[in-house]
Amino acid sequence: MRASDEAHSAGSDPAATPPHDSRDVTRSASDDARELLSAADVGRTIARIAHQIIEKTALDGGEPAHVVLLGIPTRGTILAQRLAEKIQDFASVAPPTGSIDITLYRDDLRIKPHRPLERTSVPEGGIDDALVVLVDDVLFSGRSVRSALDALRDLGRPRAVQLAVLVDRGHRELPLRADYVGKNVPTSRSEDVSVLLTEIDGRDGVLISGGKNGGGAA
Ligand SMILES: O=P(O)(O)OC[C@H]1O[C@H](OP(=O)(O)OP(=O)(O)O)[C@H](O)[C@@H]1O
Ligand SMILES: O=c1cc[nH]c(=O)[nH]1
Repeated sequence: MRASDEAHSAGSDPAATPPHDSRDVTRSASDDARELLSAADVGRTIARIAHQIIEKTALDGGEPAHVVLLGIPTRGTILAQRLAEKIQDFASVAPPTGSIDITLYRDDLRIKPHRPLERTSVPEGGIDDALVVLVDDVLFSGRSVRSALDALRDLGRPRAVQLAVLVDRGHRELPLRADYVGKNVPTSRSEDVSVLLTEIDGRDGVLISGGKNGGGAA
């Protein structure tokens, strides 16, 4: 199957694709990993971002706001669903959620060509004139978010786009910032931040590993 055919089928028939991608993407802690956020911290952080989204988008206001949460696979998709559940709990409105595959929009395809396509699913009402909140687990260079913004152009024309991330670890290579940040973590470039989510990894948490001194943040 050509990449473009695969992309089409992945995006057009949600029933034909698993809820999350079929790669073995499960993460486990490396030997030098340190915990940045516990499972309880992750829960509290998601709840806080949900409150901030409600406030900033006036989701609990009189007028029904057209807010759509779109996750960037892999873990951004799960986080978007979790945020929607929290928003439902707190504001009694459930923003529609979806997932946006950025694979073919990446600018490093020539350097790292082997990236499996993932699922794109847009809620029934589409994203035209909606306030789209892109959701991802980690914000680093900003290139994934840039790819997501390009991918959005093929899905519709939102009224505005915001960005929610669980962890901002710095080292931006593009002029981007998040509207909602769970935790700002100063890191060195050689470190790696891993978000673990129960749905994929069997537990919630955020770990940091690597770096010259075995994982210390800069
Ligand atoms: O700001 P950036 O430099 O683009 O880095 C952040 C991205 O890196 C990770 O995705 P990854 O490509 O590792 O895929 P995954 O979500 O499937 O783990 C993470 O989930 C973000 O999407
Ligand atoms: O440390 C990093 C960098 C990019 N993406 C991640 O998930 N972690």
